Amino acid sequence: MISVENLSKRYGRHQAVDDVSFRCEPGTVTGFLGPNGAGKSTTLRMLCGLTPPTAGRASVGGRAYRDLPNPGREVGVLLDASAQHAGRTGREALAVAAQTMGLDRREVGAKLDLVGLDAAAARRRVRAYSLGMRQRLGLALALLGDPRVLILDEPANGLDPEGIFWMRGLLRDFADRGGTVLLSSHLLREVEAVADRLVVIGGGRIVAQGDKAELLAGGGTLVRARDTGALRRALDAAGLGAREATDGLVVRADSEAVGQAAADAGVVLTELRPDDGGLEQLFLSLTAAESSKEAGK
Ligand SMILES: Nc1ncnc2c1ncn2[C@@H]1O[C@H](COP(=O)(O)OP(=O)(O)OP(=O)(O)O)[C@@H](O)[C@H]1O
Repeated sequence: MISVENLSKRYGRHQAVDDVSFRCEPGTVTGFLGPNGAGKSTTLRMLCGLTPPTAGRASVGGRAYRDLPNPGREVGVLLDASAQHAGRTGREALAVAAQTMGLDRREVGAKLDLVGLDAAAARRRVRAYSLGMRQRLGLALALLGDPRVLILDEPANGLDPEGIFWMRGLLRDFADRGGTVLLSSHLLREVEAVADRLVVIGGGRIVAQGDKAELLAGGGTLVRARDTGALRRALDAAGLGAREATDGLVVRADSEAVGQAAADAGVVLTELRPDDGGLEQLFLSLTAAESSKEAGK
């Protein structure tokens, strides 16, 4: 289990992370989502004891990362796939890590197979690896000690669509076997496909967190009709407020209540579904805010 409590990080006058708290439970994948510069990497680095927090604390399985006697056996970490020793071959990188962790060398071959690095790739020096291959090697390093927890910063970067699909399967399987996964991304769609829970960060602060389905549903319903005016009147008559969206009306009520209101008024609907615009809109506005800040620098 991962626990982050009131973590903050200040660099000079800049508040990179501001009072961030969340938990990740065994058997779940948590997507840590935010635009570039939102504070994801800083939070993950504090969680892994690489950056000292200005305030707050974080623990994995009840202990601070730095207090874990053999961290690689408990937490698999992939923060920067490019940070690997460029002069070593993939197999050597894993062999050195296996030795440090006191593991059987056979784990090296097993993990190379697991991440899809074949014998030829394993013999090449890391400097000749593509970013996707580095991500796979980084994942093999993270998985090497068969930890129960994985912490991964933007693991899909550099992977091709087939690689992203493969990685999602691997993470899902890891969580389904009782593991805890925390992975960051700046792309909503990327984590949406694999996460059970989402923690959304913007400008260093948590702006939303919870069950993915609930967050994406946004608590509303998107509805469209041939006659939008008649639909509006039907919703008004049923006491349901609606706001205009690009592709219809969004109503703060469930689909059944909206469908009933339309049926009562004899309005023909052309679409009725949970509104997934809530999180998408929130995320877009965060990204836009970040871009305009960048432009103003
Ligand atoms: N060592 C540092 N010194 C000063 N400022 C820093 C340092 N590390 C990060 N920051 C700043 O803290 C903020 C958060 O950065 P962070 O890397 O955590 O964001 P991120 O969400 O991981 O984004 P990205 O995906 O771009 O890395 C940014 O404004 C960044 O410039």
